[in-house]
Amino acid sequence: AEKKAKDLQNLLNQYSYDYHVLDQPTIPDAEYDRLLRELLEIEEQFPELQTADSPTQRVGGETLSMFHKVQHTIPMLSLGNAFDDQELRDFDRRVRQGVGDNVSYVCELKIDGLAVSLIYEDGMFIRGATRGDGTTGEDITSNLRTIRSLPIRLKKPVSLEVRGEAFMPKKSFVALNKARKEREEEPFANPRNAAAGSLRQLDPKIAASRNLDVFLYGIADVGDTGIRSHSEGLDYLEQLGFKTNKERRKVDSIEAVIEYVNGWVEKRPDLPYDIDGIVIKVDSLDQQAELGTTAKSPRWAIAYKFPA
Ligand SMILES: COc1nc2nc(N)nc(N)c2nc1C
Repeated sequence: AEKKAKDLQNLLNQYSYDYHVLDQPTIPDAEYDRLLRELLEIEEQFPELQTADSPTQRVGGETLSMFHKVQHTIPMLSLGNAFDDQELRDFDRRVRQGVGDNVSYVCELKIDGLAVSLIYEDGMFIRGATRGDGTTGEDITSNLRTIRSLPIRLKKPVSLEVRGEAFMPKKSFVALNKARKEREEEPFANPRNAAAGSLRQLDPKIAASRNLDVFLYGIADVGDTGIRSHSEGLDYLEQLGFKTNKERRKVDSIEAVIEYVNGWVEKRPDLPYDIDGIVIKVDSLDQQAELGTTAKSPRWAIAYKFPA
């Protein structure tokens, strides 16, 4: 039974990764559900087989009484904003004044959700928290565990902290508000509020029912990984099994940034999730360190905000 359980856990985790992280389902849902039921039965008979990374353990047990406060050892900063092309050029000028003309940028979609920090030890997810005020957040581990695209066990047994954006896809948002209307409950104003409200639920079963998702966009401290650029960092996150946003693009000029940004102004409605802007980051980690941060935000990144 132990080998059977282990094989089923690995198989189901792989199928879940294909479906939720790669968006490439490899078996029909009914087949996945059948295998999951088979695993549940074995784990019911042999509770010691209910390991933390078993797909049956996604939805935690008890309802919490409150969320505990947690300290971010590395502060979660906010981003400075740019509202037009000229302000992007100003940002580029400041960057070049700081590090010279040999600069590459990474452009990323700014998902309209809420920032989260995930801590892994020896490859296992051990803590997830909200940004809070940047230094003190709330421990919402049990709710974040219910996000199917969030890996419980990484593909390598590494210890690191990653940051990203938890969000509610538009499809989930429409379905949720339809169900709330039928129950004569107040609908959520937008997917961001719905995601925030879902992650603030004390009962993880409610969070699990909200079909949330998450994109990771950064490593808190690359430590001795030898990673030299932000884009390498994102590739590393993908190798570990994290979901990153594939629309990112590395460019070598602010004109190319402006072209990318303007391209997304029109394409925005076609996305399956809300975005409220584009984040532009200096790619080289050495140049990021040279530019440093203010008390609030990095000097090496900026958020181009779309008109609301
Ligand atoms: C480096 O700091 C950041 N990077 C980010 N990247 C993306 N894609 N989206 C964000 N919301 C974001 N926010 C912050 C503070």
